[in-house]
Amino acid sequence: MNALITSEKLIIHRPGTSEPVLRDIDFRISPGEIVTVVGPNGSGKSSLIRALLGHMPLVSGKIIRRRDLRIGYVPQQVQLDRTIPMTVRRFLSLPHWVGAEEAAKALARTGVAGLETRQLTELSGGQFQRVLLARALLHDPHLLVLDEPTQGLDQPGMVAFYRLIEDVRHQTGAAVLMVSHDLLVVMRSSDRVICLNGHICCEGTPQDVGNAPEYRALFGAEARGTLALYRHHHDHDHDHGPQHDCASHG
Ligand SMILES: Nc1ncnc2c1ncn2[C@@H]1O[C@H](COP(=O)(O)OP(=O)(O)OP(=O)(O)O)[C@@H](O)[C@H]1O
Repeated sequence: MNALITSEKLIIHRPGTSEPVLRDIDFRISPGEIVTVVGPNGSGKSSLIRALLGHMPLVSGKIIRRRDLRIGYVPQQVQLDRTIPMTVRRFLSLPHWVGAEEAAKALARTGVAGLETRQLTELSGGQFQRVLLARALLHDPHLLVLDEPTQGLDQPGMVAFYRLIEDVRHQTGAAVLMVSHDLLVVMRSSDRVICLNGHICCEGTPQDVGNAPEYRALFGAEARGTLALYRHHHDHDHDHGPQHDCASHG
């Protein structure tokens, strides 16, 4: 199947310097896939996302985006002036106006139906994340890109949000590329995990990555917890062999 985005041998530097942020990134996401990028702070996760979206200059390498690819993007931080009153309905219509029916449909799809007239400042963290997701779903994207979408949510909120992402993928067929620090939860929701630390340390199914020494070296005790949890939830129905080598790229 045609990939939505591929990259080959990407090299990215810290803006305005010759200091490498990412090197040798070969990436691919296919229709309907849920791919999660994990890695320590400063490992280049957001830079990779921004580069794939065309928001960051490449030092070398290339990125190919499928022609007519529609992307719904939720950036890591959404700057809102909390002093300016704005309803959910108005927010959904920025920067492009959307009709009432379309807005209602998007809100219903993300589990926050009927919030149109509420002020953004009145929303809980979880409701706001769902409104952001609803906004990203307008215009029927082929690919949803979510940079740390569960920041500020508690554990049940996080679990509910990732479940919602899986439902959305199921209903719309959209692929999902997300960055996350929520190792314990996100690994279970992903088809493929990419572990990043300036380069791709390892990549594969959640189980492959959970087993990879590179991943364990980066995340230590938390990594062991991830795998235990993953096994607990999946040993009943998973019998896939490894699909990727978890060899270090250097
Ligand atoms: N606009 C910028 N100007 C200067 N340096 C930047 C800029 N954006 C990112 N960097 C640097 O690039 C490196 C990678 O940053 P990036 O935000 O991609 O990491 P990250 O893995 O997403 O981190 P976090 O988990 O903390 O969000 C960091 O060293 C960061 O300081």
